[in-house]
Amino acid sequence: MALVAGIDSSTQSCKVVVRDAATGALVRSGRASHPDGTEVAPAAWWDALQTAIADAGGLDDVDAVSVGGQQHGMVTLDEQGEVVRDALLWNDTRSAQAALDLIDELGGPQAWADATGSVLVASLTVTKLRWLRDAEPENAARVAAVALPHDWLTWRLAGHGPGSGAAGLAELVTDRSDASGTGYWSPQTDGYRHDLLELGLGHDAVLPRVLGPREAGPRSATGARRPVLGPGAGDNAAAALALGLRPGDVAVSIGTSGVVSAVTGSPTADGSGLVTGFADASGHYLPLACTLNASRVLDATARMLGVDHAGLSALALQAPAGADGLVLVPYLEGERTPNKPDATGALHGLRLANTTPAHLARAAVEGMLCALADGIDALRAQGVAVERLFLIGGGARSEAVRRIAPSVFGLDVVVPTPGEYVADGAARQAAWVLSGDDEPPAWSAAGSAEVVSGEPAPRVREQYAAVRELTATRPDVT
Ligand SMILES: Nc1ncnc2c1ncn2[C@@H]1O[C@H](COP(=O)(O)OP(=O)(O)O)[C@@H](O)[C@H]1O
Ligand SMILES: O=C(CO)[C@@H](O)[C@H](O)COP(=O)(O)O
Repeated sequence: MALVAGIDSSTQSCKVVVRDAATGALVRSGRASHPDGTEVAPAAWWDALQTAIADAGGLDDVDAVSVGGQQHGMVTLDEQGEVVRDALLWNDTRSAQAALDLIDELGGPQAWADATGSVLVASLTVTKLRWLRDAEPENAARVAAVALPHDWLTWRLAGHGPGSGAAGLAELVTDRSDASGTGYWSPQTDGYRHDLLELGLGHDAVLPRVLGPREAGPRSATGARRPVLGPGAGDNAAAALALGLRPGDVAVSIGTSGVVSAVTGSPTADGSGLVTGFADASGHYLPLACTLNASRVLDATARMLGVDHAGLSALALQAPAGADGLVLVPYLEGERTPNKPDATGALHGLRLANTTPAHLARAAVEGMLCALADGIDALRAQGVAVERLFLIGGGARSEAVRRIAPSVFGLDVVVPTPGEYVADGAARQAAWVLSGDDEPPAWSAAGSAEVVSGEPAPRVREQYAAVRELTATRPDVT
């Protein structure tokens, strides 16, 4: 029995699954936490990966490994292969002004959408490089190569790291899905735009070679059999591969980020910026709308109410749909879709009748889901068919989320058995690399799924839409 491993190095943690390459059966798994914050030393991801691999029983009997991970994070390497500074993550908004500057310099939002599939927001890597050029010019000048979290971990697994030098930097590899979230990769030409990298960073740099969807990378230095490393993927593309999304299917992921995404046959170029036109992990495209505020809205509300996740869910289900007019606009971390990096969250419609823990819990779940429902509408506006919704990510473990989502989205929701779909997609890719077949292995990781229906509640979205613009700016922003 050949075994493959899939890794998800996500915002909050690292997960490893080991699966049977032929059947997809789960053999074992492991995990470890990541540090908090939007600026993280990449070494912390490497340490967490070692812990998660050990927790999963090691890789000694594994023949292929792929790494999926949080997208966009800026990992800068100097000529020796040393990390120049801590990585800025996808949810770090300090490069919001850099995004505006770059948009202006290229000729406006549509120019970026046409060039890269996406209008720049602070999440995209090129804006972080421009911030580095402006705020830390000495660090920018030292940058010899730029990688993403999954690229860097693949490189470390291959035995490279500090001291690898120019020869080592030349061994960096990535895949289309993660390259497409940088702001210097073109879906039209299927290649890098080094001119846009230079526009951001101020000079050219080595970029990871983009492997095809089932192309073998280097061999791993970790694991007795020196497993082959796959190209890896951005987390959302890996999840799409795990679910085996077909036309009409839309994945709704509730992790640190809230993401709606779909696999399409042609790229999108949404000049409004609501939908980013990324690539997927199978050779196609992955238009996607991403919010900065999803599972942590639930975490924060549970904390405010002094309950755990189960308690929050129970409370939310006690209140009526619409929470008697109480609306939570969930911009706790600023927001990316819509682009409001300096916004704060807000609670509207407070009355004596709705100031109860149950109403607040309900408003938190509904507000977070309404932001995702706006993302589903934005996908539709790009011509993406929306027929089946798949609900995944840590937030999908909440019963309230599962039961309220169909009413807010106005569609049934398919909830696959809770699992690690990003790591599973990476494992499926690893099995594909191992087989060398034209198509990925027939198995998908989705297992059994529950279909949840609900009475459509358009009033919930109407009352959200009426107040979502009414938010204050962060006090530390002038
Ligand atoms: N039962 C639950 N109800 C609501 N949220 C949950 C539940 N279980 C986990 N979470 C939340 O899900 C998040 C982790 O999900 P995950 O998809 O792994 O995130 P990420 O990929 O961003 O690291 C955490 O914020 C966690 O508190
Ligand atoms: O920025 C995006 C997608 O564009 C996020 O989806 C990140 O990729 C982080 O994902 P999670 O760790 O929250 O799952």
